[in-house]
Amino acid sequence: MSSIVYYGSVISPVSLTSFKALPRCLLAVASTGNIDWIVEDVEDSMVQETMAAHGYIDVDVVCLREGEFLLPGMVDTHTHAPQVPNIGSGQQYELLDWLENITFPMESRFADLDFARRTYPLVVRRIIDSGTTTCSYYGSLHLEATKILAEIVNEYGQRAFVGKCNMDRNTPAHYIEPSAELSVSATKTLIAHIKQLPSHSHSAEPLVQPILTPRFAISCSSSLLKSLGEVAASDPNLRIQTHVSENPNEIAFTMSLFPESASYTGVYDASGLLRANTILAHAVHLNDEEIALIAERKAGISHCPTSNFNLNSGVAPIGLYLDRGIKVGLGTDVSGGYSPSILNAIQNASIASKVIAMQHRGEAPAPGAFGNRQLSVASLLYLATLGGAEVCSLEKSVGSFSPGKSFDALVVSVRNDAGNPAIWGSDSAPRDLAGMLEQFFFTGDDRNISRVYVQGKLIGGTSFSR
Ligand SMILES: O=c1[nH]c(=O)c2nc[nH]c2[nH]1
Repeated sequence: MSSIVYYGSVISPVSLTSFKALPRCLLAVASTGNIDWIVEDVEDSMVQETMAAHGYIDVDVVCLREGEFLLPGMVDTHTHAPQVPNIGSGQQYELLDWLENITFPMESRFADLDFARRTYPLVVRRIIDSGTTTCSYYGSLHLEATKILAEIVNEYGQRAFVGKCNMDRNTPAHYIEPSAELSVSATKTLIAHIKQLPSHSHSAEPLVQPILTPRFAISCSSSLLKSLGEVAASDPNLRIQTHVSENPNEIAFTMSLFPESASYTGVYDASGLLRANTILAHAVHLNDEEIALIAERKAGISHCPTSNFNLNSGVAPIGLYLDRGIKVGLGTDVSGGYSPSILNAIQNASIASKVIAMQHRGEAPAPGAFGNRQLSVASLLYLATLGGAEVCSLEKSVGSFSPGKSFDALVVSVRNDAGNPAIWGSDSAPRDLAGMLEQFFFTGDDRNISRVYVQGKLIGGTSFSR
């Protein structure tokens, strides 16, 4: 790959309350796929001179057109690859019935490796083209099918974590692991398999990495959780993902299975599975002690608002978590969520925050607090990019644009020729960049994502030839 320079509009998150919107930015990507340098405001006439001052002579320049801008790639901190074929089904159920009637039957089909080989390429392609450059995937409980998933993600060049579910109890006979020992040994085999996948990048960490995936406390015996805690202790860099406090019946069942534990979150903590690189999905109904424990352990929360609405789980108090300093990112949680696109999670995160704000109408929120307020566009951008990167412990390399970071990016087009009738504007008259971002968030879809880059390499989008 040669070095390349992008010139035009660039948007990048700074904090939960601010982002940079730079209409005349020059951003250089080195042959490694890392961002080499950025000059935030360059006049047309100064482009070549500025490049030359950085030693960039005869380097290609990609000029973004009016209505196009660069955005850091989106981070999906929680999705289930084997549930993608189920998208849009089963909305009449709440979590535990939905798992039994809709989800486990579909996931169990991944015992058939031909089905996995046919399905996973479509799943991964669809997620990449939705603008997700980093994704934390749950596979099914099957070792071989999950190896296939990891291989496809690696081949397609997406940045990802891939884990197989651990489940040795409380699931149907057709979809359960025979023992804790076999569950752990299959997990170790998957970890070894993913670690030896061919690396084709200069990324600080391999693009595809394993992640421990105790599905949820209900599906794991105490001895399985304990053994997974030992696996985690042997590798502090190994990420962990699981579900927590999603649905009232799920919480009650969990507490009946672990009567010695003070809380649902405490079950994971007791096994050494709650730490700074743990991704906790949902976290809708946490109590104060659990919030304090998560903050103390520095674990992250994957906010999955579409799924939380769709399965009637509830509205997670994300503003409160942000006020407590907890890392938060967004998750599509397919197929509890009915869209593989983080744009849909952004829209529902906004609505979820408005529901909470409406419930507290008339109360004066503390100055500067996020709790009980609607999330701003800046906050939504942060959660979808840098916040997600923090939850995945990848914030040093992705989630925003700065020199030394990986160029994981989208070229977004809100031009009329993108073909999305929901986004209207004139292509000839300059449009306000922050306004374009807001329109993209609330009315955009994959037609507006023309290029998807991971580590500098084009891997998807409408202009990607496949
Ligand atoms: O939304 C969810 N989707 C799942 O697949 C799942 N498994 C346990 N808990 C879960 N919640």
